[in-house]
Amino acid sequence: MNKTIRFDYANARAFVKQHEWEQLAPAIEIAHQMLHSRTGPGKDYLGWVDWPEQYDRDEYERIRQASARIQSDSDVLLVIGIGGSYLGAKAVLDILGHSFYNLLPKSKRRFPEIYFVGNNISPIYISHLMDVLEGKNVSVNVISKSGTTTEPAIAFRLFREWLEKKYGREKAKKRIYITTDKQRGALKKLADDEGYECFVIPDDIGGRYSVLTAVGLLPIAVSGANMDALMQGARDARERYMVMDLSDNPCYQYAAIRNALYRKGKTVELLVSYEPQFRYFAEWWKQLFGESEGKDGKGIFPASAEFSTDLHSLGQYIQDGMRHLFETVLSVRKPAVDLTVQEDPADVDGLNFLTGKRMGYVNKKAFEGTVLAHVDGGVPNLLVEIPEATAYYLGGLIYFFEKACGISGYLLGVNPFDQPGVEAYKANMFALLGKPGYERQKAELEARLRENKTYLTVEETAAYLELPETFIMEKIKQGRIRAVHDGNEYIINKEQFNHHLEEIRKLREFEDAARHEPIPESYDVKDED
Ligand SMILES: O=P(O)(O)OC[C@H]1O[C@](O)(CO)[C@@H](O)[C@@H]1O
Repeated sequence: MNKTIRFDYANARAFVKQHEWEQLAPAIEIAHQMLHSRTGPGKDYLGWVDWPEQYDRDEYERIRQASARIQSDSDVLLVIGIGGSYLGAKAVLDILGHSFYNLLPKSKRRFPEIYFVGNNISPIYISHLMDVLEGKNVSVNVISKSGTTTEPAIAFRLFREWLEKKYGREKAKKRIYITTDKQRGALKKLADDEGYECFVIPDDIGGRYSVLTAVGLLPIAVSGANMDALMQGARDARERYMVMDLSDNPCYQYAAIRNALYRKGKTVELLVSYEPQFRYFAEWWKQLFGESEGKDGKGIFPASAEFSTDLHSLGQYIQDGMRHLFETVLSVRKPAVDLTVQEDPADVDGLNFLTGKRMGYVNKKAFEGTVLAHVDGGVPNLLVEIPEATAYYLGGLIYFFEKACGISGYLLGVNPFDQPGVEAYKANMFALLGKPGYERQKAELEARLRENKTYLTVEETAAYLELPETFIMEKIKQGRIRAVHDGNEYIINKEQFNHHLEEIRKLREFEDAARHEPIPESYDVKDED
């Protein structure tokens, strides 16, 4: 019989009165009904609820086969995706794998190195990754539900070209695996045209809820992790967290207590772990809760910390700073490996009292001491504990947080399954990049950018004043505009310059009228440095 995931909120109860807790029970029941009868906001994105039972067995087999192929013909798998299209897989790989897997000597590695890319717009990251790939056989898994997300799309262009150069177009096709929408989108069309093997992100499962679909499963299978156990853990968790009764459902208790704390001004939740291997689990969790709850002017801000590391940086704030925090500690009862503290005859650090103690024990005492200190400092503490860091418990943990998040969103009164807010930056970025159709926004945004700057280059000043660059250069040379050299160009302090603005414009009008001749195209500027 498998042990269970434990949720303990004893260290938060002092912050919530009994009646506040009891009053949440009916709200939990309503949220449960909304989720299970699929009547709440975002009801078309609830495919994850029964997914651990109802996933497509044929596709699952294809994932297994593709992973075996990648394991046999590749030294490296590149996983191209952003947000929900990579964080879950990265989280699982980090927890179940070796902390330095990609660096292990080949004799100690049975499966390909795995790198995640397309999750930023950094040319440095991509070119450095290309250096790592030299002389290696590479396969690529491109994951994007929409198929048009900028970051993965740019990375895919680059690595597709890289693969085609190395293997030729036909052979490269056998090394490209696409995970995307079943029938729509640019990536699906490209995959069909080129004959790439395709896996599906179901219509009714949003990116942040997709780790147990092909999105997470293909990279997880390539890493050699036990995906059967992962799915079994999620399946058992689905069963376990189906109970509507708050007093008997730890998943709902987590949703309820965080909501109660939020109502009392605890607006930041820190997901804390004492194992660096959980770093990306926290990143996955942050997207899950951040995109689900942060809307309509509401929501707990999901943040994370790694202890004891961050106790030496954030520790001061957590203990003593603004009291808007609560912590959820993710703990593993039994560490996978342990080491013993050695005796030092000189005892220079005074730590000989630890001689013979296991490091896991020391870590546990650090954890226990920290919880007490933080609770004393006014930071409520929640605990989510798994018996061991295995695929089975990880599957359960993923489901625990997914369901708690859905319920939590309904308690908060938001649609937990949309993410309208992420479009704003995208629209601005497209406009500034000159995407067709965004011309009007481009001019407006550029004007705002100039307005918001303290320093302008000559080019920016000219655009700001709607005057030719040559005119600005001339005025700099004449000393009428104060400018300083910055490398090879002049920069102008706009704040200082603003009160000359009208004067400069008038000057220009006056000169135009007097000369009745066009402004010269260029001026010969000597560097005065
Ligand atoms: O899988 P896609 O469509 O490339 O999207 C990646 C991520 O971007 C978002 O849509 C936000 O822009 C997330 O919700 C999603 O996980």
